[in-house]
Amino acid sequence: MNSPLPHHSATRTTAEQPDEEGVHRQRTAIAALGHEVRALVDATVRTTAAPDALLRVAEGVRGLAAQLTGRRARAEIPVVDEFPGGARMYSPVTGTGSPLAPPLKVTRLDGGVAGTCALGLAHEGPPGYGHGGISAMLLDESMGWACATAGMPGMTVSLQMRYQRPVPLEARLRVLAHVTGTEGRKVYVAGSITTEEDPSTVLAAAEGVFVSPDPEHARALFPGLRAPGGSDGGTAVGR
Ligand SMILES: CCCCCCCCCCCCCC(=O)SCCNC(=O)CCNC(=O)[C@H](O)C(C)(C)COP(=O)(O)OP(=O)(O)OC[C@H]1O[C@@H](n2cnc3c(N)ncnc32)[C@H](O)[C@@H]1OP(=O)(O)O
Repeated sequence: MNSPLPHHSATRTTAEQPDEEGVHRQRTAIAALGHEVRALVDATVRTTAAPDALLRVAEGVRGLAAQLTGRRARAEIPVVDEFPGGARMYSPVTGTGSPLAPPLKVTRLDGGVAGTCALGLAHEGPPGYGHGGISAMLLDESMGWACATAGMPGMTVSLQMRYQRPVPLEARLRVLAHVTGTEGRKVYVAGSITTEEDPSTVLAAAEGVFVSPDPEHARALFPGLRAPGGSDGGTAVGR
């Protein structure tokens, strides 16, 4: 999604900032690894292999993990990310580099955002259907994006879920979110999940309140964030 935001941008104090081509190469490689690890997660929760095979694979995976050197610190914003309002490569919802993410692909709509994804067996709640927490996660993230695209990136302070029908696994889903009102730093947002095949049947819906922290509070929460008007401009490129 292309959604440049007017204010904050990430500082890169802990790693050298690569040039644009370097960032592109890094993102491509992160997404490639994320894709393969998601396939591994899927195979892991689907397999019916015997214990010997499982133990052999476990040992192989341990060896692979050891090749992933370097450790990002807790609050460090990755050099490949634009926060808030841009690429989040390791987001558990939208991050193409995250094995946890479906990943949800978010695009801007007139007055809100739309996300698409399919859930897999790793996201299962009732057999064959998505976990309710995963639906809440898809909605929460999409509603956060709706705030960001409205120019008020904020954090969830309240999320009211309504589960109307089970969300089928392995079906293309459509997640819609839009801002319904604002009051000072508070943003009121609504969202829904349907399948792409039947967009008129709402499976899950949510109403939420998001709060845009004041700049001082935001800097305290996110030390990697540059003050509004920072010189590197905040070129959000999407996720
Ligand atoms: C640069 C900005 C970056 C933004 C981050 C983008 C993240 C993107 C990632 C997206 C990830 C996806 C999303 C996620 O996962 S976000 C992760 C989950 N959410 C959190 O962790 C948020 C935890 N909460 C906080 O840290 C603080 O509350 C924040 C910082 C948000 C505001 O603390 P602050 O001290 O600044 O504000 P305030 O306490 O004066 O309250 C302000 C107003 O809000 C009203 N209020 C409070 N609670 C509620 C409530 N439950 N229902 C209704 N209203 C409520 C309150 O009455 C007041 O109203 P008023 O009296 O003024 O009328």
